[in-house]
Amino acid sequence: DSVFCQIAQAPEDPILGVTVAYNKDPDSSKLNLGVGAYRTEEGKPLVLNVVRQAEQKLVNDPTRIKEYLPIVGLADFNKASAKLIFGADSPAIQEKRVATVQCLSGSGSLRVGGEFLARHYHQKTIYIPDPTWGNHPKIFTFAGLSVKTYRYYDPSTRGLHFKGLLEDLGNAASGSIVLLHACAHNPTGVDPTIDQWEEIRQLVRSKQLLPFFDSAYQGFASGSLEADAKPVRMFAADGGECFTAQSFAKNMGLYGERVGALSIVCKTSDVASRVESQLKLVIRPMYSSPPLHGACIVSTILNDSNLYNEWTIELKGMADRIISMRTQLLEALQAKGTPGDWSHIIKQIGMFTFTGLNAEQVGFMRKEYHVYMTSDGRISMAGLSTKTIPHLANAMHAAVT
Ligand SMILES: Cc1ncc(COP(=O)(O)O)c(CN[C@](O)(C(=O)O)[C@@H](O)C(=O)O)c1O
Repeated sequence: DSVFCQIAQAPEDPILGVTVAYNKDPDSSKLNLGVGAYRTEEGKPLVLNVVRQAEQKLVNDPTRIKEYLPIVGLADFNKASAKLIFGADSPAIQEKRVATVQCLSGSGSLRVGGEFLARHYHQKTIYIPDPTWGNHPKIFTFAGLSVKTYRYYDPSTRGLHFKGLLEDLGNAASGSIVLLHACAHNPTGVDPTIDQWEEIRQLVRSKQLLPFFDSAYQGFASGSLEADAKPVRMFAADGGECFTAQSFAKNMGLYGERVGALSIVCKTSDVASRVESQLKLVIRPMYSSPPLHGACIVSTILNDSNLYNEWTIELKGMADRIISMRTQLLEALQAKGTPGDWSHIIKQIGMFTFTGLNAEQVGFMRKEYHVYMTSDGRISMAGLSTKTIPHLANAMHAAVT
């Protein structure tokens, strides 16, 4: 008998499992609105032109080697990543108070940050939004932290539960870690306003909470890298300490290259260098050092002004296409007279619309219309195109009437 004959069949991941089911469906009208991966109007994955150009430069460089990266990753990438999120004029960067390590995309950055905190921070509780990305609680639990939630979304308004957020964070034990989505909240698409962010920042600082930003969509929410980084920059510039996990999966279209960075803003440069040394002790026994290729692509683009400018144009193009899908879906539902108020579709931002459809309606749409989305009613707007909007509108109309 196998020593694993008792092992149980694990359930599919709630998000990635949607694509597994979609792939099995033979119906030609099927629509995959599950995983947060950008698709063009033709419904195809997109490799950015600047990524192709950067790869060409790398391939044509005969001096390139395949040596191990250091444990902390590619230095030019780390510097450029920190600059991208904190701003070129960031006081924290100028005073060398930021420890940045290249990690395996956003997930890896969150996990390394969680493991570091479990090992070196006195408070082991992390507050995450309700709802949040399904992988957050698992990442931080396995890292050794205890996970609690703070109210974030108000189903009655389909907007931010700001009062609940302030109350829950106000009641958190001093020093607790607080996970914050930097922009384009997943799954709700609801972000605090800048004024609300300032109130959150004041509360966080007054209670000595430790902010941990998750930035997986910088540039995707508004189309502007600067605007989308504003909340993070408010915290990073106030002299306090904060964690930031960055992913280049979506905004550079580098999903499978697993490119990300964890940056820890510290009070002094001496602390930052000691923090970096301890981060190496977390990373070395986990995966030893990060992958070379994706970091070289990002570093090439961020460190070349022409490629950088072209990237900002392509990024805005993706964000604009998603926004046009929002407008078209709302118009299609209004044209059909679909019961309910669907204005949240254009109020929410980023890759996802939190429709408000329940699990039963989601199941109905999958069964009857071959529309695939997560059971919490989230749809990835990037999975839509002008020609598939009518099919989704028909499915939603049928699901609610
Ligand atoms: C808020 C948030 N943080 C981190 C990540 C991790 O991303 P990566 O490790 O690839 O850099 C995602 C991706 N979440 C998804 O877009 C999604 O929610 O569909 C999808 O990629 C996923 O893995 O679930 C995310 O939505």
